Amino acid sequence: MGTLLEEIHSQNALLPDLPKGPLCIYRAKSSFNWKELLLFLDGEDMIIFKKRIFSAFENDPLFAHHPGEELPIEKYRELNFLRCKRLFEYDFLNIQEMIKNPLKIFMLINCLGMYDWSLSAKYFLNTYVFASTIQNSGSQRHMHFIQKTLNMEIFGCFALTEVSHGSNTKAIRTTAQYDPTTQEFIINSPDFEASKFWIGNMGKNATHAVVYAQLYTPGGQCHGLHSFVVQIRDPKTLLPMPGIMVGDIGKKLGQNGLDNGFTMFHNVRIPRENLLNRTGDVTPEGVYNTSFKDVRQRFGASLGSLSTGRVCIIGMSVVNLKLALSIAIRFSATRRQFGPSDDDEIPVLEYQMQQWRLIPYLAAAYALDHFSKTLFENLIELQIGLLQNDKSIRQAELGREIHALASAGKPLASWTAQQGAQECREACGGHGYLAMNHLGDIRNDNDPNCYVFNGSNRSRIIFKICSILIRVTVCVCMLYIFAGGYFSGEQAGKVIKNAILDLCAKLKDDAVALVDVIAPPDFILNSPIGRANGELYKNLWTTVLQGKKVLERASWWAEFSTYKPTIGSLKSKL
Ligand SMILES: Cc1cc2nc3c(=O)[nH]c(=O)nc-3n(C[C@H](O)[C@H](O)[C@H](O)COP(=O)(O)OP(=O)(O)OC[C@H]3O[C@@H](n4cnc5c(N)ncnc54)[C@H](O)[C@@H]3O)c2cc1C
Repeated sequence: MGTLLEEIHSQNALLPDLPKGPLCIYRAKSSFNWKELLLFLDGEDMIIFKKRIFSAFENDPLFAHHPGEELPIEKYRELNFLRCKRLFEYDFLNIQEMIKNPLKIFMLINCLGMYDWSLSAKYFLNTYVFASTIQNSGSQRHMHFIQKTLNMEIFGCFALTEVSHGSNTKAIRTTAQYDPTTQEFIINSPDFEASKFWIGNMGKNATHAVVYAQLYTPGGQCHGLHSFVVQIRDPKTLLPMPGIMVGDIGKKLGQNGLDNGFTMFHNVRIPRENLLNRTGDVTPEGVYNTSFKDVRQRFGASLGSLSTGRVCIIGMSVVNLKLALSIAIRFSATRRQFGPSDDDEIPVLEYQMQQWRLIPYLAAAYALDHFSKTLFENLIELQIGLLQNDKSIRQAELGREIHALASAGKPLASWTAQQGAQECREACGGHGYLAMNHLGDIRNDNDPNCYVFNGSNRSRIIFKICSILIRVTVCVCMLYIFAGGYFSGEQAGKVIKNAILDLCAKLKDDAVALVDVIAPPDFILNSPIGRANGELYKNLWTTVLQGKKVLERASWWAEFSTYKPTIGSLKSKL
């Protein structure tokens, strides 16, 4: 008995009860304990890790939200940089912890993203994408770049895309010509269409870039795409290095804290050693060496880091879906419209249409969440094998499987999140369109995850995910299979529709508890209509009143009150 009490006590310390309020009606109806499911899915260690990050943000004034205020881009980028700098001070995940549980890298990306994807992208493009590309594509001679990145002596970016080519990486036109007389590569952008473009961190901040360019040796022979570390700014002044034209591409539809930039190279000389030489190298005399006999294989290996990007994008999309659903389902459980009588309105979650719109996406969030974590763990296994030079059949099969799963999973997850976020926004009616409720940001920030088409067979994959997930919850899983369109045919249509409606109705009373498992704390979710206390109107009202100058008279009041237009005075000029 004592042990059970102790267990409950420690569970409550780890996961305190959610605040009491209107959502308690649904919480009381739930068929399971949300704390037990969260512990089962994440484990105690991961829950503590997430809490550490979220609490640090909530208690640090640098991370305070500014309700009702749209920061000018320059200010937002500065703030995002300062927050990024603070992450180095927090050092949430040291190397030892990362090695012990690599899934924490994935969790850190996602926790930062739940707060703000601009921050997550800025931090990870530098410490993970830039540094890990050097680690995976370079050799011992490049390790000093990684150390300097981790100390923030330099700041990195990953420069593959050009203005005129993104998906078709083979057509990249930046060149790296080897000059044996000085033992340097000369980097050039043939014209503005070949300028590097869209590169995160490049706009204002990066001092170094991993640049993808076509490698030429003396005699004019091209050896295809290779990556090079190129210094683009002076770390002491942040001014461009000679021969470099670098700038910011401007305002985007989302993630505006991140400085996406462009660069043109004009005869920029870099040391021979800056070639990341895991798949091919050039001798001081200018002879090209590679252990790959097949050019296509070498090309594939040199772009191996793109699989990591795809897997991370699956995780990011799932996070966006979870955030949107947390807001929409809590809103739907507290928003009352119509009912048996005028003074007895019912929550809109009770309507079959609202269940049909939201609950299948909730099932998708659970299924894809499990898929993304498993895939990330497989990816880490693959990378460890690569570092250990594992040439086994299993390693090769793992590589192929991850490539296929990541390529198909990325569009599936990003599109599901895109459609889900839109559905959530609409499901919140007018309040979903109010910026402070956060659904617009979630949708806009998710959009870049949807680019680049890849046409693998997605139903090969979802069955695999679901067979694993079935252990967790049969209803959620079956609903995702039915609603995701993985069965088709005329006779199946009616059965499936009824099955979906039936499963939606079964999950309706569990929906709030299922959201309690996946929702971050209120401070991170940052949506008055999605707060855990369910006090929809109090939360909304308070946030509206916190806005800057909400109750102030308009500065242009006299234009209305004092100066009236002379009606028709401009008509003669038409
Ligand atoms: C927010 C953001 C951050 C980014 N950060 C970076 C970064 O840090 N570093 C970097 O190098 N790049 C970055 N990029 C660039 C990104 O990698 C490219 O935008 C992406 O690869 C798509 O390339 P593209 O824009 O040239 O589109 P395109 O390749 O021109 O594609 C245009 C359209 O054609 C479709 N299409 C293309 N090929 C095919 C095909 N074979 N079959 C069917 N349809 C096809 C695409 O799906 C798309 O709809 C970033 C982009 C964004 C939006």
